[in-house]
Order: sequence, then C-alpha cells, then structure tokens
Amino acid sequence: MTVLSLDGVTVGYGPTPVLREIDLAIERGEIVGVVGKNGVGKTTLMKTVIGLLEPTSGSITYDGRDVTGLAADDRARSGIGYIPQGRDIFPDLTVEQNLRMGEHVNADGAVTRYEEVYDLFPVLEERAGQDGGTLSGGQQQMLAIGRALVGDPDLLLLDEPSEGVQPSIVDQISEDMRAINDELGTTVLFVEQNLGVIQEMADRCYAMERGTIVDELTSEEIADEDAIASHLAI
Ligand SMILES: Nc1ncnc2c1ncn2[C@@H]1O[C@H](COP(=O)(O)OP(=O)(O)OP(=O)(O)O)[C@@H](O)[C@H]1O
Repeated sequence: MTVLSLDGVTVGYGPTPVLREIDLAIERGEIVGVVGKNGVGKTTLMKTVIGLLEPTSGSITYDGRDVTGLAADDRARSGIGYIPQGRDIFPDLTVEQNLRMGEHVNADGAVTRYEEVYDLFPVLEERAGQDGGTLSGGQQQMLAIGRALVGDPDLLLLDEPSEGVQPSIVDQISEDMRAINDELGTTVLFVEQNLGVIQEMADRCYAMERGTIVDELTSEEIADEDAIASHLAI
C-alpha cells in the first residue's frame, strides 16, 4: 500500500520554484533514500512533505488522504515524524525532557514509545538526567530519532543522519534505523550523502538534480558504487 505520494509537486521559497514537478511514491514498510549533490533540493523536499512549504502546484497524499493543504502540526499528528538536518535537540534540557517533547505531536490516546526507545538506545536511559548538549554527535542523533519515535510516527523523515556523527557510530545509526523499520514497522524516507549509510539503509533511492528527480536506483544499483557515485558530493 502506498503511504506517501507526491504528484507533480512544484514548490519554492519565493516565486522561483526550487522543486519542479516532483513525482514519487513510498510503499508502507520501505526505507527509501534521496540522494543528490548539495543544493539540489533534498531538504526542501523534506520540508514540503512535512508541511513547512506549500506547493504552488501538484498534490501530496499521505495514508490515502490529500494533505496538500494540511498544516504541519496536523500532518505530524497524523503520523509523519521528522528529524531535521542538524537534529535540533534542546541542549539545555535533559535527555528525558528532550524525549518528552516528542509527545507534543501525539494525537490523544496515541501510544508513546519510551520503553522501545530505551530498548533501542540504552545510552539514552543511562543518560536520561544529563543535558542533551553534553551528548556526543551520535548520541544526539539517537536522541533526535528517539524523540521522533515517542510521537509514534508511521512515516519517519530523516535529513542527513550521518552529519556530525563520528564514523564508528555512523554504522550504528544505519543499523538502528533498520531495526526501527523491522521491529516497529516504520516507513522511512531519508536524505543522505554518505555512501555507506545509503548502502546499509536504503531499499531503493531517488536521485535529484537541480530540483527534479532524475533517476530511481534499485538496491542492486545502490550496491554499485560507480552507479551511485555521480549523485553524491564525492
Ligand atoms: N529558506 C530558504 N530561502 C530561500 N532559498 C532557500 C532556502 N532554503 C534553501 N533554499 C534554496 O533552495 C535550494 C535547495 O536547497 P536545499 O537545502 O533543499 O538543498 P539540499 O539538497 O538539501 O542541500 P544540502 O545537501 O546542502 O543540504 C538551494 O538553491 C537553496 O539556496
């Protein structure tokens, strides 16, 4: 079943479009990557899906419902979680307080997943009383993922999870995302430039250039470094 589709979406920050005529479809349970060099519009795509930018034309369907005009907070409550580039955790709040922030997007009666978050990331339980700003980059990324999971999303959007994370932890983040997908059934759409993360996480990828989708890569093509390298900033 298709959980998210964009049909002919054109959007920008002013009169000039940054994304033009974007078509994509994500099936329930998939992990789909978006690759492309700096400035092609990957973050803009994420912001459009979560409702921070309104398309000038085209439509967005989530869970069988047209959400093109739906406000960002309503989209979050309907199950779209977002982990922004740079994570945006609250450095002066404790780990636990940061996680509690995730509850604010919950619809009344939604399950909050503290136990599952602490099972996935035991370090967050160990450091529950510590300020978020004292965690390493990788732990902050775990906290940002945990905060989004507390909101009980069906679809999780993740913007450059490997950025600012030391190489030894980067693999761990990819494995954690696969575990979240497997165990919680969460569908994932992520932006990434790190080849290893893309190869570890993605079932398939969309490749972007200058505001449009120019290619779709299968898992076989993702495994072939030469096929994917032209879409990355390396
Ligand atoms: N707030 C904004 N106002 C105006 N233009 C913006 C804004 N944010 C991004 N842009 C422009 O939109 C285009 C796409 O930017 P976007 O951040 O979506 O790219 P990206 O592929 O995510 O890049 P990166 O890999 O560097 O994060 C760029 O030309 C950028 O200058």
